[in-house]
Amino acid sequence: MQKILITGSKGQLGTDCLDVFKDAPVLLGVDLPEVDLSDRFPCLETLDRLQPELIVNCAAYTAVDACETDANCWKANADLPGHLAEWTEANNAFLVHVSTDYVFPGDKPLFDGTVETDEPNPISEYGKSKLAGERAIAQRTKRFAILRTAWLYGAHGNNFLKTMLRLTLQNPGKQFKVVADQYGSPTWSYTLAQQIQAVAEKQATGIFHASSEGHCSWFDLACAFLDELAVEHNFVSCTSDEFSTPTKRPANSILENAHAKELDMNVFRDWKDELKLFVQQNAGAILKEYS
Ligand SMILES: NC(=O)C1=CN([C@@H]2O[C@H](COP(=O)(O)OP(=O)(O)OC[C@H]3O[C@@H](n4cnc5c(N)ncnc54)[C@H](OP(=O)(O)O)[C@@H]3O)[C@@H](O)[C@H]2O)C=CC1
Ligand SMILES: Cc1cn([C@H]2C[C@H](O)[C@@H](COP(=O)(O)OP(=O)(O)O[C@H]3O[C@@H](C)C(=O)[C@@H](O)[C@H]3O)O2)c(=O)[nH]c1=O
Repeated sequence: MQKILITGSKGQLGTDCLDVFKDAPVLLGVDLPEVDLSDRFPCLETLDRLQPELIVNCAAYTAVDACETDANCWKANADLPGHLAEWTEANNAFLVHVSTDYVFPGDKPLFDGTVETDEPNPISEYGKSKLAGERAIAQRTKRFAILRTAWLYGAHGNNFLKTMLRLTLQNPGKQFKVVADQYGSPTWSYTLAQQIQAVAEKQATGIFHASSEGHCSWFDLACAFLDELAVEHNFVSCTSDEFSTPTKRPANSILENAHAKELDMNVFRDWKDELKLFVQQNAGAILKEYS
């Protein structure tokens, strides 16, 4: 692939994709506010101008609770991927799109993993809009791979880990409740970018689950991260009912990377090893953000 376009290039995953694809002959990135891809005509016009052979779509509306009341999430999560797919089909390009564990209801027995052939049935507006994006792609082209990931964290931008670190550092000794009855597979955005690269190089098509091996609860994850950073914390486990949010979240959100394993392409390690590596490489920069 000579010419690669990363959309959402200033976001958490987009930034890591720019890094992982840095040796591409031509590497382009677009993001808000300079380029808005959610309306069809400006989106197709941008792609006509840039002529990418590979599009990696990291652009999305990711504020899960805000999605419940802001219909704009449908433009970014459902319409935008459809425009990219339309252009991909007309121009013989290849589209790698990123989706989410939240397309599933999370009602499988603990601790069964959800595989690509399981039926999606989202319980949040965010999940519904992301599923509509997947379907918009599949209706327009066969030249696509969709990677469903989960509980993403990385060095750039905001995520659950950084939130829990910030709350702790800004309120020394204070107790924070963290839900312990939602389970998932926390995933480092840098490793996901490597999985995207592996899929794109082979132009492997279809849906791929793409998350770390193993699983934990949000409470386990918050504790593991601050322990790894050697930052004292005072987290106390609670139920979803005890930590009320506008959005219902899946209880069992564990993904199994069955398709990538079938093709011998799975790059993910156990979530604890991934987290350790992430902290080794980024602790200094992350702690500096909140000092
Ligand atoms: N974060 C997570 O925990 C998870 C994320 N995912 C998926 O992974 C992908 C990457 O997520 P992540 O990197 O965390 O998300 P971010 O929110 O960090 O990045 C998304 C980027 O897309 C940009 N964007 C939004 N709308 C448009 C638009 N209309 N045109 C162009 N750019 C736009 C955003 O700009 P701005 O910030 O200005 O809005 C932002 O820079 C997304 O598809 C997400 O749904 C899946 C599972 C978990
Ligand atoms: C801040 C905080 C959150 N929580 C809970 C709320 C929620 O159940 C869980 C995670 O909260 P967050 O709002 O950070 O995460 P959330 O926005 O739900 O994360 C999701 O983002 C989207 C984009 C995805 O695609 C998903 O895979 C997933 O990563 O932790 C606590 O229990 N205590 C706290 O202090």
